[in-house]
This record gives sequence, structure tokens and C-alpha cells, in this order.
Amino acid sequence: MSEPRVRRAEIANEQVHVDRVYARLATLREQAEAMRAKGYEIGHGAQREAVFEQASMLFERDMMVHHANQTLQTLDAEYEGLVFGRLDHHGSETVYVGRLGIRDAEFNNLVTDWRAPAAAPFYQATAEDPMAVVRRRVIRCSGQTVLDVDDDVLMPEAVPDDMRVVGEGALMAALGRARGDRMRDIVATIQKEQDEIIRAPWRGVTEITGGPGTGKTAVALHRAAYLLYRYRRQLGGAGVLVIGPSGVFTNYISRVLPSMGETNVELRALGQLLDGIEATRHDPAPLAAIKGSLRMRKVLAKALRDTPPDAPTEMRISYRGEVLKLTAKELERVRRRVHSQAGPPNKSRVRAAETLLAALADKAQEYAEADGRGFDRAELITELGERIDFHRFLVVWWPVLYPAQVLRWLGDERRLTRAARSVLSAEEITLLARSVAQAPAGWSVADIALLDELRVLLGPPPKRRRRSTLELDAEQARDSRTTGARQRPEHYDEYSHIVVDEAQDLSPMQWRMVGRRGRYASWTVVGDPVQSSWPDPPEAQQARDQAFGARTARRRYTLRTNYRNSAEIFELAQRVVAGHAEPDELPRAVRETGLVPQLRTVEPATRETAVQAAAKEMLEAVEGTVGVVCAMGRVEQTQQWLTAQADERLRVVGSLDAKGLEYDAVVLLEPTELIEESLTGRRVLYVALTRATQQLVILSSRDGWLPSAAHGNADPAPTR
Ligand SMILES: Nc1ncnc2c1ncn2[C@@H]1O[C@H](COP(=O)(O)OP(=O)(O)OP(=O)(O)O)[C@@H](O)[C@H]1O
Repeated sequence: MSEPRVRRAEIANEQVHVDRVYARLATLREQAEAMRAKGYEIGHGAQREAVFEQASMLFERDMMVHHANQTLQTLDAEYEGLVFGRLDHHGSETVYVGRLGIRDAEFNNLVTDWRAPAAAPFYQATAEDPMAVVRRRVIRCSGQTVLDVDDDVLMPEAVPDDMRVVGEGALMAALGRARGDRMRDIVATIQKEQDEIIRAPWRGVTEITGGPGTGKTAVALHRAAYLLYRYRRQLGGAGVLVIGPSGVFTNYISRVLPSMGETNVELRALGQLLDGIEATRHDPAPLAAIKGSLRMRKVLAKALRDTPPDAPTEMRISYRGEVLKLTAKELERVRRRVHSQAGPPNKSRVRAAETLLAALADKAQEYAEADGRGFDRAELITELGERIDFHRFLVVWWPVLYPAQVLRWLGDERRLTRAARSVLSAEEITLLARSVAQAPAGWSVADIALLDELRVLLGPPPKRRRRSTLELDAEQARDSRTTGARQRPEHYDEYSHIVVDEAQDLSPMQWRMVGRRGRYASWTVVGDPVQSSWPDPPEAQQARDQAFGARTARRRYTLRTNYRNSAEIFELAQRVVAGHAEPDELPRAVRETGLVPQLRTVEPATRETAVQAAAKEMLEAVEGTVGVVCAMGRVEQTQQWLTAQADERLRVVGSLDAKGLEYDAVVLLEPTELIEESLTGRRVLYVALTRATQQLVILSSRDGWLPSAAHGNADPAPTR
């Protein structure tokens, strides 16, 4: 038979099995529906029963309904390619691999879940160590239709006469495919070195490093799905949290876990880690560096001890015909005493009341001694402590404090100086105070870590008065949108596993915030130091180690193959960081396209038309998405330039928001501006240059950003 005929015959064969699987899925669905209906019936019947019977029936009902709902949820997930693999073992056993395990009515396996041990050879078998697999087949489906098959023969000597082998390179086919709005799962083509990380033990800290496009994000997400499958009892209750750099990124990866039937994972961006606030704004680099530094911890701790701006500066209270007065200085002394003895201010109201009463008693005693009168201290404390005017004073003098309110205090430069004098330089104080005082609406991403720090330093507001953990003001409340994530207003620290993506960019203050959420958790931490935009790596490393606490089990893995970029694009990108990275920190790109990146010289006056032309050209050249990447300060303008090109495949994205994303084609505008805008300039440019899978066009009005080519490497094609 000719190759196309063999292929067609094999596709038809697999279609028969896939049809059986979907038929079985439909039956299982019907059974789950019936079980749910039966569960509800039990509930109705129970109303007329004795109380203890009713209780046990209701329990049974809840269990049945819960179980049925869970089954339905699993069966209803959008399974693109429910069955995607097949293993033919030596000795003729066949195992189909898919996104979930399904058995037929006789309990025979129709599909084995990809996470089950029996499916492991699908990812781990190699020609050197075939694990008794003769043929590994990747089955590509669209919905319920088999489109193609692709085989790897691992034991050529054991191929039986009737076994047909078709195609080559399921991985290359997957890598060459057009990119869409959302990241796809890679269950069908996970590579051996990736699989080893996905299936690594769950305890302790698993650190994954690797250059751009090496599949770190994909691996981390598949690992989350795998861990929940294998260790649901240990990890499922408190939940798994995946933290990404931005909302654009969490949105981009949001389909991966549901496509594997996993809906119990919270995805949050660093700007979304506090409920009710969604921060997307990035501060300019020097300001972000101040806000992210551990020095801010001291500044905040001191700032919240200062007198609140609206607090009264004098106390007068009458006691038995006499007015007792505490001056501003005396009140300050009392405040200092409370802070030095007590814990978080919101838990110290009682201590504040006691200390204030003691100061009033001292004052009364002073008056009495001056007049030669007797004085009963205990009586005064009891009497004043019950007086309404004393409590009225107390609530304004020692108010409940909220993080947002205290952070805003820092907009007053004099107040900030008091808190930061010995910690920040005068220039830093001015910069920070101005930024808080003149901040545009809403918090910045870096502010979220400061608010979270204050949340802990201040302590929870008394329950009776609590509006939210943060006391959103009206403006924020309007701004805030739900993140789609499960709300956990109080128990931020209960997660059982935390995945941190783009970990190289977390500031020390962000590590503290993230660490708080994982006090009892195991971790998967993913990053690439070469892509880092944080200027002080040792400080971040220290905070990172503290976040992991005493967890000593640490596993480190490095991925070395860049699956995203064409070899031509990556060759250019790595030149940009040549002097800033060790050679073994740079991965190897495996796919050649023959398309060299294009470098176009533009003038400031022709930028607009050049961007429009390049975007149009790239939209025509590729089937999937086109990203126009520029400096953060140029995003709005670039968006305006491209409004006329209303194509849903086109996106404008600022350099810092481009982290972790990818497009079929990238138009990179003014590389020098990306370098200048950040404190780790070249690394940010490297990130931007490594976003494209197929084509890259660079528009630049200035030279100097690209070191000359190593011998034998081509410069990008210069065009006008
Ligand atoms: N085994 C694989 N099979 C198919 N595609 C893969 C595989 N591994 C990675 N990819 C693809 O390569 C691309 C890059 O993967 P991913 O975004 O996870 O890389 P990354 O290391 O996180 O990159 P960056 O550091 O730039 O964010 C994605 O499109 C991903 O689907």
C-alpha cells in the first residue's frame, strides 16, 4: 500500500476506537445524570421520616449528588482530543492514552489517564530504553474525528508483520502549528525531560529553570494537573494556586488546566493576590525597585506607628469636677508605649485603652498630690473606662486601620520621612511620596505586596466592623473586578501547593507576599534568571529562600530545548544577552524555518506608518496571532496607531506584560526604548525578542542595541 493509503487505513482504524470511547462517555454521562436524579429523590422522601433517618438519608443524598456532579464535571470538560495516544507493547498489549481514564462495561480500559503510571511509557520510553514499547502513536483529533496519526518506532526489531508505521515528527508538527489566543496543553507531545519534572514527587520545592520557550510554563501546569490526579487527598482540599506575572498571562494560560479536566486550580496574577483588587499598572523601574525592596518592610512597620492624620492631638475629660488633660506630646508617649508593648495595632485596642487610662490616672494623681488630696487610682480607671466619652475619644485616637489607608499616608513626604529617614535616601523618599500622592487611579502591581504586608502588620479589623480585609474605598470598589478566582478573604495561607511562574521577576516584597500563601504548601517554582527584570538578584534570592521556609527537600531541573522560537529568531535574541548570561543558561532552538528576522530602520516621523505596514504584512504572513511589542510607555500610542486594523489576531503589548506570552509573528518597536525603560534593559529586550514562533520584524530608529554577529551568523535582513 502507498503511504497515503496506509495512513488513511490507520486513521480509520483509530476512528473505530475513538467512536467506542465517545459512545461509552455518553453512557457514563447518562448514568451520572440518573444518579443525580435519584439522589434528589432521596431528599424528597426524607421529609416525612424520623429525624435520625432523615439525617442519614440527607447525608446519603448529598454524597450521591456530590459524586454525580463531580463525575459530570469531569465528563463535560471540553476535551479537545480526548484520546491522543496509543502504546503498542511487545507481546501485543495495546494501551490508549487520553485526558481521562475510561473503562467499558466489563471494566476493561478503553483509555488510560495520561497521569496514570500505565501511561508513563508514552512519555518516557526512548529507543535506548523502550520500556517494552514497540510503537508509540500520537493520534490527532478535532472533536470526535481523527485527523492524523504519527508514529515512533522504539523497538524496530520487534515490529510484527501486520504493524504499520506512519508519519514522523508529532512534536515538530505541534510546534509549527499556528498559535491562538490561549496556550494549548501539550499532553500528546510531552518530552521525556519534561515528563520527569511533571511526575517529580510533590513534597518540598521543585525548581525549574530554562531559557525562553523551553516549556517551563507548560510543564508547571501539567505538573499541577498531575499532582492533583495522583495526590488529590493531600492537595485537593486546600487547593493549588498558580501565580503568574500578569492578568494577560493568566488569561493566556487559563485554558490549559480545564482542557485536562482540572478546574480546581486558582490562577492569579501578582496584581490579583488580594481579593477585590486587580492591579495591572506597572510603576516606572526606579520606583518599582524601591517598592519591591525589603527596606519597605521597615518603612511600613514604622509608618503605621505614627499618629493617624485625623487623630485628636489633645485629650480633655472631666473627672469628679476636674478636667484631666493630655497634651499632644503626652498622647504621643502613650501611643509609643502601646506600640512597644503590643502586637498588631488592630488587635491592641484594649491595650491602648488601658495605657490611656493609666496616663489619665497618673495625671489625676499629679493634680491630687499638688492639692494634697487623697486619690483612688482603681476607682478612676473603672469609672472612666466605662464612660462613653472616653470610648468616643479612643475610637478616633486609636482607630481601626486598613492597609490602603496607611499606604496612602506615605503620600505625605514629611510623614514618610519620619518613617523612612534611616532606611531610604532623600531622593527615594521624594520619589515614593510623590508617586503615592499623585498616583493615577488604582494601585500598581508593586503596591499589592505592600498592601499585603500592611494587612499582616496591622492585623485583622475587629470582626464586628470588618467590611473587607482591605477596606476598599469607594473608588477602588468601583474599579475592582472579580478575577474569576475563588474568593478567600481570610485564609490566604491555606494553599497546599503553589506554582510560581516567571519567578525570576518577583521582588523581595512579592516573595514575602507569596510566601505567606504557602506556609504549609509544597512548591513548583519556574523561572529563567536571564529573563529577570529585578535589579537585585541576591536580595530576591534571600526573600525567596525565606518564603520556602524550612522545606529542605529541593529538586532542581533545567530544560535546555527552546520549543517556541525558530532557530533563526533565537540566534538573534541570544546575541542581545551574550555578555549577560552563561552559555549553558541559553537553550537550543530546534526548529529551522529559513525565515531570518527583519530589521527595518524607521525615522520617528515614519514610525506610525511603519508599524501599520509591518502589522498588516505579518497578519497576512501568518495564520495565528501577531503581537506588536513596545516599551510600556508607548503602548497607548501604538494601540491608537493600530485601531484601524481591527483584527482579532492582532495585539499590542508592553514589554513587561509580554512575559510568558507568544505569538506567531512579532513586530518589535524601538528596541532601544525597551532597554532604557528598565533597570535590567537587555534582559527585557531578550524577553521581547523571544516571543515569536515564526516571524520577527524589528522597527528601530536607533542603532547600538544589537551586538555584532558571531562569526558565521547572519545579521537580520535589513529592509526599509
Ligand atoms: N513537549 C512539547 N510539545 C509541544 N509543544 C511544546 C512542548 N514543550 C513546549 N511546547 C510549546 O513551546 C512553547 C513555549 O512553552 P512555554 O511557554 O511553556 O515556555 P517557557 O519556558 O515558559 O517560556 P518563557 O520563559 O519564554 O515564558 C509553547 O507554545 C508550548 O506549548
